[in-house]
Amino acid sequence: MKKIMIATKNEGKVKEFKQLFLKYGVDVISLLDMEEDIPDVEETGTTFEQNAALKAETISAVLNIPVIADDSGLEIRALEGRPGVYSARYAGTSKNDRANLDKVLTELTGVPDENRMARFVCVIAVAQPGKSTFTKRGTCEGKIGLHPTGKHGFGYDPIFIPNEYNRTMAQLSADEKNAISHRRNALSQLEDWLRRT
Ligand SMILES: O=P(O)(O)OP(=O)(O)OP(=O)(O)OC[C@H]1O[C@@H](n2cnc3c(O)ncnc32)[C@H](O)[C@@H]1O
Ligand SMILES: [Mg+2]
Repeated sequence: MKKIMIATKNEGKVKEFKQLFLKYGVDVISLLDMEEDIPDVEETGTTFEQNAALKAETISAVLNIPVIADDSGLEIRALEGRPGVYSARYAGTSKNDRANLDKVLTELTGVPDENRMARFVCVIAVAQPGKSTFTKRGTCEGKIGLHPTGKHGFGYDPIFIPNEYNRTMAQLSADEKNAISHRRNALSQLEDWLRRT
């Protein structure tokens, strides 16, 4: 089976990419499979595109193979787009999913349902030795719930209610999430590239 390296150490992302890539007959490997420790790439960009390209290009240069990276996050309208590119470290440098979503809920205290619109964003960058990097952006629109609910998924899923649903992303099965997610919407734009590689 064809293999693709995803430059991430996020187990939640790896799990989703493994399932999403199955239908393309591609086996996903990640930095979690590497024996030697590859240092974290510093996400110094101010856009998802910049950070995704940084991660993909850095790891592609280290391994000298084509590499995909995902930079993603949650944009909340009432918070002027925050946490956005800072989603992973919103509540501090330790990358704590629960602390991050608690911070969002605190900031939205008293904000009524109709003003809790949000979107998940996923930008996938493809870096290949000797070629220019390109990126694809997928989104998933919804709103922020009042309390964390559900056990599936990862990150902000327990507080994100996708449009047309009355359950949080963490209450959806993996298949249900993968049918509508920002990650899937970004990945489906790679179909042409996947066919050609
Ligand atoms: O950079 P890598 O190593 O890929 O892993 P990361 O966890 O640092 O990933 P990002 O920098 O892209 O930050 C993404 C943030 O957005 C959150 N996030 C991304 N996709 C999500 C999803 O599908 N559901 C819930 N939260 C998500 C995630 O929990 C992080 O807090
Ligand atoms: Mg990161």
